[in-house]
Amino acid sequence: MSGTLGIVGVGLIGGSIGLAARKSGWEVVGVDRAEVLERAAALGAIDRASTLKEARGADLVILAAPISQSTRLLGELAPTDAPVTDVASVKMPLVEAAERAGLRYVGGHPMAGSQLSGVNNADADLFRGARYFLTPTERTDPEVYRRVSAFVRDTLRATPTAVPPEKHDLLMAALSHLPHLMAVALLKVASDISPEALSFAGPSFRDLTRVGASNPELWADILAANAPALGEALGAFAGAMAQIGSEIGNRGAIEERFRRARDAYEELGGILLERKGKNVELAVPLENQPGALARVTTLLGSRNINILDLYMRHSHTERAALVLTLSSAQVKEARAALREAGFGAEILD
Ligand SMILES: NC(=O)c1ccc[n+]([C@@H]2O[C@H](COP(=O)([O-])OP(=O)(O)OC[C@H]3O[C@@H](n4cnc5c(N)ncnc54)[C@H](O)[C@@H]3O)[C@@H](O)[C@H]2O)c1
Ligand SMILES: O=C(O)C(=O)C[C@]1(C(=O)O)C=C[C@@H](O)C=C1
Repeated sequence: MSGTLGIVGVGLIGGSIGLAARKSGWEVVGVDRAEVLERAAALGAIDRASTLKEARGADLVILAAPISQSTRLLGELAPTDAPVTDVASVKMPLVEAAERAGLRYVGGHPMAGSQLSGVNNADADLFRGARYFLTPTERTDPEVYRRVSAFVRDTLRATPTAVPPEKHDLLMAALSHLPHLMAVALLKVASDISPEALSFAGPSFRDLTRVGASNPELWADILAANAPALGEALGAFAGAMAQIGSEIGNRGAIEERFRRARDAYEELGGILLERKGKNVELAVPLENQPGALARVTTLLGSRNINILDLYMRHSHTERAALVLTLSSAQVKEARAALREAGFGAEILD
């Protein structure tokens, strides 16, 4: 798959997408400030500068500006028939804006990045091996999902993972947004002790605070967009800290806390996902009606089953089949979950 790719916002993430896409044969046009585009062209992240209006004619459009900008730009991009996606760290505001604008859209979010920003820090391999969330809803066109997921897998070399947008935002509150705020708070507590305290910090403090050096405007934007879910995560964290704090004198209780934490940490595994074994295609017969796709992707997402690819196999009767590509390690669990929910699920040769 290749063609013309429009990237709106050619910074760390947009620039990294551009570098990877150009390497695999896409023509990349960029929309950003003139000086950013000049630098992006010099670094090989875009072929040429473009405009939002011209990007409407691309084969795929990716919005990679800060969240509040991307939300607004979705409205300005319409009308277009081009498949559209974005990379924003919070999904609900983007999904709502794209659906309001009537775009052929699916939300996206790479679980890769850094505390650095701007196209100067872009890297063609940034997404290689990483998880990449896609957030289809009942209004998502399966063909758009298929194209974006193929781009993520074949061009960015990441692993597409379908999850409903609301669930994505709840997960990110705990897995990304809370840790960023914790880094900010830790840095404040240590700096408040004495002016030289930070110069004495060792590896544990550095591990826990790296993302405190992230771009302030970008993170103010991300946290504001996910305020309700983040409020819940902060409440749970404050409760856990208070509880653990009350147990400090109780060695048995603290040992048990660390045992549980070590087990949980081991569950994390590596950051990069590896494809183990062969992938398998599973055909799921569906009534050909709106909402059917979302029911299947939501079900599998809720069981943490990665959909590596999907397409609709239409028939001349009213029933069509949704063909899913899954890792062979997850097929058994997927078939059981689908059958339990009343769907058929046949493995294709
Ligand atoms: N940084 C990360 O680790 C990370 C990871 C995953 C997703 N994201 C998401 O990616 C998006 C971009 O983040 P980034 O880290 O690449 O930021 P960045 O600051 O490096 O890049 C953002 C780019 O958008 C441009 N821009 C701003 N307003 C614009 C507009 N109206 N039109 C066109 N371009 C505009 C800026 O000039 C800049 O070049 C954000 O939505 C963020 O939530 C970031
Ligand atoms: O590696 C980092 O610096 C990151 O913060 C990356 C990270 C995260 O893991 O929280 C940050 C924001 C994104 O939305 C996705 C990934």
